[in-house]
Amino acid sequence: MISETTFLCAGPLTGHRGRRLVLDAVETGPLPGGTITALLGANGSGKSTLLRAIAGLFPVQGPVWLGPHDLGAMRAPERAKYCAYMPQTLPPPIHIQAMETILISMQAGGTRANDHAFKTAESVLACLGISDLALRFLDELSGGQRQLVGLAQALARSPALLLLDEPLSALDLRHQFEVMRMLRRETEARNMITVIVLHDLTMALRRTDAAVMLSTGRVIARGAVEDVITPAGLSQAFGVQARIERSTQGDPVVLVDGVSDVL
Ligand SMILES: Nc1ncnc2c1ncn2[C@@H]1O[C@H](COP(=O)(O)OP(=O)(O)OP(=O)(O)O)[C@@H](O)[C@H]1O
Repeated sequence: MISETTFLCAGPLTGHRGRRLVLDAVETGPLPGGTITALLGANGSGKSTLLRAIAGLFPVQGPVWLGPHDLGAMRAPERAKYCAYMPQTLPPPIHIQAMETILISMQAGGTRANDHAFKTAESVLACLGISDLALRFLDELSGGQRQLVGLAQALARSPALLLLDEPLSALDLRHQFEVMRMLRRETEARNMITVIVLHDLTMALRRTDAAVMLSTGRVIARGAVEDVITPAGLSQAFGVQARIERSTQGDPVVLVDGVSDVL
């Protein structure tokens, strides 16, 4: 748990893949504890690279501070105590029980595999509605079930900073909403800072607090999510003609009318 006043301040971050500039002085934050921030943008815009940079898995120039902690100066094992990262790829279908993979993940975050850890893992599985998967082997699970186990691995570490790369990509409609509801509840209860790569812009509008919109490695908008996901922003980031309408219940919906001739 981090204090209410703790913020994630990352950037400006600059990073290259080979000779190509893939993060160009990207700034995120300050992002306060208890909030969910969406990373948005077209394919190849740099969302995963940015998330990995914050996690310390992609080398960049620039600072990453979590409150008073200089994450950028920490070695991987120490950094792993503060942040949990879930990659875009699903946990591999290996012959290990889901519960065991969660305990291994907790150990990587500095937690000993004891009775308390086991109870924590059990409660996270229950929280995600997948207690029945605890003793199942990963190579016998569906893609969506493995994604939920991956989420459990990250959450069970009780991180101050939760970094999720497209955590809904393999989930059915109901699970997508349940996961977002659970993330909201846990983010607020634990005062976590949650950063999540999303392609579903309606979901981002309804279920996140803030957003960072990237285009070719640069931030083109950031702030309150409703100020970032706008027709102008969507045109610039995705090259689409889009509107933000309201459902009959008053919730925002992104509607795309067409694609622009020029991106
Ligand atoms: N392993 C790699 N080697 C070289 N370049 C890469 C590699 N992975 C990504 N890139 C490049 O880095 C840039 C940013 O990629 P990144 O994966 O961060 O995009 P993204 O916004 O997460 O995309 P997507 O929505 O498709 O997942 C792109 O230009 C991409 O081609």
